[in-house]
Amino acid sequence: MSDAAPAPVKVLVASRNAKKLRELQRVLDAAGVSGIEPVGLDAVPEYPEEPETGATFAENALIKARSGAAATGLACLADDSGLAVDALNGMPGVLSARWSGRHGDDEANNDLLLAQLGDVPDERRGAGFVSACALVVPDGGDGTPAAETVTEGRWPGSVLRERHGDGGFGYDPIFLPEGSERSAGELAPEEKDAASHRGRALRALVPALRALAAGESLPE
Ligand SMILES: O=P(O)(O)OP(=O)(O)OP(=O)(O)OC[C@H]1O[C@@H](n2cnc3c(O)ncnc32)[C@H](O)[C@@H]1O
Ligand SMILES: [Mg+2]
Repeated sequence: MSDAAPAPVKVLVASRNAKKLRELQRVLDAAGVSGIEPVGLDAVPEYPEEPETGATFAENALIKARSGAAATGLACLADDSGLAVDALNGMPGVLSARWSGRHGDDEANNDLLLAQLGDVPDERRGAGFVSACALVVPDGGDGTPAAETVTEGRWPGSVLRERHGDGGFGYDPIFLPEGSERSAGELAPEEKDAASHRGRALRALVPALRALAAGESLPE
């Protein structure tokens, strides 16, 4: 018998957005969950990704994590996120990545949102980032998941009138977090992680990740 620690449990972190992926890995590192080895999509054979057709962030996060787990047999973590703007009744919401019509075109998305809010006065520029993080553990049998956990995090604030800073990604340069004098694009990475929707959602998932690493059933 050897006392060597058991091999870490591989967790596929399923995002095609390199900057989001970096944030997810940073928060996981900072949380220091031992016994987990995050792996990226480039470390597994390519699989067809299902379209993100859910009406909510949680549904979309589950779509991504379920397809990653079913295709690879690995536990899979996915984030679905976006900016919900009060004056737009919660949009762009789940359409945030493709608000301008071109998926992942941050510049065009920011331009369009700023133009749409051009006449909206300061007191009605409220908005919040939302992240849903899903962890799906496959059962190794017929492909149906053995366990699923979804957590959500929110980061309240408002939409600025112009870009400030070039850190982060997406709508960060035009988002002013509540209580902050700097835009999300002007925050250091660790400042963003401490406050952000993604940081909050992912930290809420840590008990489930610890349970996975320990071979226990996931908390409800
Ligand atoms: O689905 P994956 O492959 O993870 O990558 P994606 O970029 O398509 O990710 P989403 O479908 O979750 O869409 C999220 C969009 O919401 C915006 N967004 C989410 N989190 C953000 C953040 O922390 N800062 C700025 N914008 C963010 C940004 O426009 C993202 O492209
Ligand atoms: Mg997406």
